[in-house]
Amino acid sequence: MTDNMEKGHNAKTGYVLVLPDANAQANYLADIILHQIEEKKDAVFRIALSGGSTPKKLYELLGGETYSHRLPWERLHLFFGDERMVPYTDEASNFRMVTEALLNHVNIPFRNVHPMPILEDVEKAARLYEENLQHEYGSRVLKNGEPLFDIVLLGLGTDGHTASLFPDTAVLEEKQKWVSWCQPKDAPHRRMTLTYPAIASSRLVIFVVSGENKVKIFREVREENAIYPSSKIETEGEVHWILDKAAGGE
Ligand SMILES: O=C1O[C@H](COP(=O)(O)O)[C@@H](O)[C@H](O)[C@H]1O
Repeated sequence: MTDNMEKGHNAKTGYVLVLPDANAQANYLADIILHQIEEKKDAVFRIALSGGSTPKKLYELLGGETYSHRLPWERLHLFFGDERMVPYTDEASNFRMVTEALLNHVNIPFRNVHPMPILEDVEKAARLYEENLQHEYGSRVLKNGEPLFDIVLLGLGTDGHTASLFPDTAVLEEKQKWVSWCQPKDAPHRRMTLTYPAIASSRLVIFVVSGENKVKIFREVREENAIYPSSKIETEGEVHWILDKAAGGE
């Protein structure tokens, strides 16, 4: 056990809540996000958004009537946890999904949205994103007690990946950089991703998992000896798992 293995600070010991279905899950998440933002009074609030299909319902809810008018968009900054190296117009783009589900429907200032840059030179793109994060954070060094992110949303792949931290990729060993990239085996696109150290600098990490194809991996990821990329997520804040019943099982 490391110091950070206390209850709640990592993926294996994080709190788990199973909700009846994906709608209840999205509503609960929207409420938590709103609550966290309100708690922070007038301060800037930084969220790293997850990609994939699962969070779409949540983003649509945040962009809809109930929440969009209650959220202080002026002080919200939206970052991305990962991205496929494809044009923003591509079906596979996380930025496209977030734009269609959320950004097109709210009055968020342009300067508050931080998509991952898409360049042929992915190394350079990752460096530029790291510089963007450092600029917004106000330091090139992560400080304990001053989290980079207020909330990091994460998904869970059936292979145990999260963000674009994929099994058997060198990015899993990254200890310094905040942003890096990988070419997952058998996947069509290179991916940019936040690294473990960047994710660890957060007040709250929320894994959002739904669907029965995630039941098995959810259990395995939290086993004591598990070595999946998701199993190794840690934070100076708390880790919460918010699942629908299909993913949480009994
Ligand atoms: O590839 C990705 O997948 C995971 C999980 O995606 P989902 O479609 O099963 O919800 C996601 O966390 C990640 O951001 C995304 O790029």
